[in-house]
Amino acid sequence: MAGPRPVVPVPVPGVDPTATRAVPEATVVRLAVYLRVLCALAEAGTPTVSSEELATASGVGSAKLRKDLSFLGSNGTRGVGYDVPRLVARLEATLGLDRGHQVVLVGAGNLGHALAGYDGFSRRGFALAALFDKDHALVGEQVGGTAVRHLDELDAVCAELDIAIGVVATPAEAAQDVCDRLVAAGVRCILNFAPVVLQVPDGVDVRKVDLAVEMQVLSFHMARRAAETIGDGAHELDPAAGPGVRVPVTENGPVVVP
Ligand SMILES: NC(=O)c1ccc[n+]([C@@H]2O[C@H](COP(=O)([O-])OP(=O)(O)OC[C@H]3O[C@@H](n4cnc5c(N)ncnc54)[C@H](O)[C@@H]3O)[C@@H](O)[C@H]2O)c1
Repeated sequence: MAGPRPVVPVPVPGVDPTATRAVPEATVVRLAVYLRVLCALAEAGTPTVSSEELATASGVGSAKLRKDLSFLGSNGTRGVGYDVPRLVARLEATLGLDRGHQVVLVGAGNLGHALAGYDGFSRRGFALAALFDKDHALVGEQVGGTAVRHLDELDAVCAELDIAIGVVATPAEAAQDVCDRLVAAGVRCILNFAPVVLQVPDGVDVRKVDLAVEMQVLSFHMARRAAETIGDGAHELDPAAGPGVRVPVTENGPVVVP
């Protein structure tokens, strides 16, 4: 199974086609966020943006933003800021979005319908090439302009089209088998929505999306903030938290500190 990779070598566009710099994965994620903000600015016809404006709109500090963009060899002009169209092009090249990618989606249920019906992917260079399900009753249904095909066609479609990314939107118990089929069909990037950890061979990348985990992280921060606000204020015994455990009291009642 492929292990976690802290850094990603990326080409430095417009500088030297053979040059690469090790870019931390967290930076890669933020580059995608900057690109989303910049695309909105470009659509609004904004020619330039300061690092402070771009940082604020992206939810990061401006020093971090400048450091991230320095990986691209991209420096704004003092007093003018960054040229928006040029920075969009540079980020797209760095993220490999300038050539577009073909995507297949497996699982045409509630989530599959929502994903296939979202036009934001195509606007960002990801074309939904095919949508699969094992349920014969769904085969032929048009979802977001793409007809559902039976899973048995997966190999043939992947062989015919250059599929870059396979999206797994099946129930957890089917996800590993679907992943194995995608990998066997030559797909090297998997985006997994199912609540299960997928095993893949070396050379295959998996990213997992789990909104429940994100909400749990938010819940943790909420509980932390509430505890900090209370400080050394009122505490009371909470049998639910354990025998003898005192928890801070908020205006909404006791809070269990994680
Ligand atoms: N990551 C998240 O934040 C998030 C959010 C919502 C749902 N989910 C997960 O996404 C998955 C789908 O959720 P849903 O609500 O769309 O479920 P759903 O039951 O509506 O749809 C699942 C679809 O997968 C199909 N399917 C089942 N086995 C298959 C197989 N072997 N090959 C191909 N298709 C197969 C079913 O026929 C069905 O159409 C679940 O695992 C769910 O837990 C994740």
